[in-house]
Amino acid sequence: MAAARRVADTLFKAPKVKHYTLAFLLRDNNGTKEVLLGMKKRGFGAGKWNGFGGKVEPTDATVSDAAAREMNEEALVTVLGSDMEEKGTLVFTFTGKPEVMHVHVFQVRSYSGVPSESDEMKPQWFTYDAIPYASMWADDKYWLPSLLEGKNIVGQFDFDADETKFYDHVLDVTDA
Ligand SMILES: COc1nc(N)nc2c1ncn2[C@H]1C[C@H](O)[C@@H](COP(=O)(O)OP(=O)(O)OP(=O)(O)O)O1
Repeated sequence: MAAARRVADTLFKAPKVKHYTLAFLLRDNNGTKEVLLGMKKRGFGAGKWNGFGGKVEPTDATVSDAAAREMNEEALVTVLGSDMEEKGTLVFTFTGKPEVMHVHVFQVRSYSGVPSESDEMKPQWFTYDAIPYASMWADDKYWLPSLLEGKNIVGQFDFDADETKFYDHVLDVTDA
């Protein structure tokens, strides 16, 4: 549980913490497990594949509702906050930035509609053996495989100012 302690200390000491969601839509496609990723078209992380998510807004009733709202806005599907399954926490720091990102990670299997391109994300289904880690955030290959195995995660990744690589990290993976 080293990561959980480190994450708690980081959040306690940070001058500013901003809450984000990050959700992964999962499906069984005729016996093949697939995850929906989106190519981020603008803003933070543009040009990378990622799950769907964003800032938790004061108007969101719960963090799960925020995760569902972001999924609905970015992939144009309908997901209920109550169908969001919380899978853990990731904390990201960036050298020279006082603000710490507290990312609430979810998975979801229940949705309606067909994932479609929005102004922020271009969605695509990937089989678990074809996830484009080379075009994702540097941290993803450390924890996403565990998430896709159904595990819970708590981690912290401390990135350089240029946001391309991290110089330190801790990660706890536990059975769900
Ligand atoms: C640093 O490593 C990261 N890895 C991964 N996998 N995901 C990350 C990382 N840092 C941030 N994220 C996620 C967290 C959020 O889901 C998004 C960022 O949210 P964004 O800035 O796009 O928030 P919005 O509210 O959608 O932004 P707009 O104001 O542009 O609508 O990336």
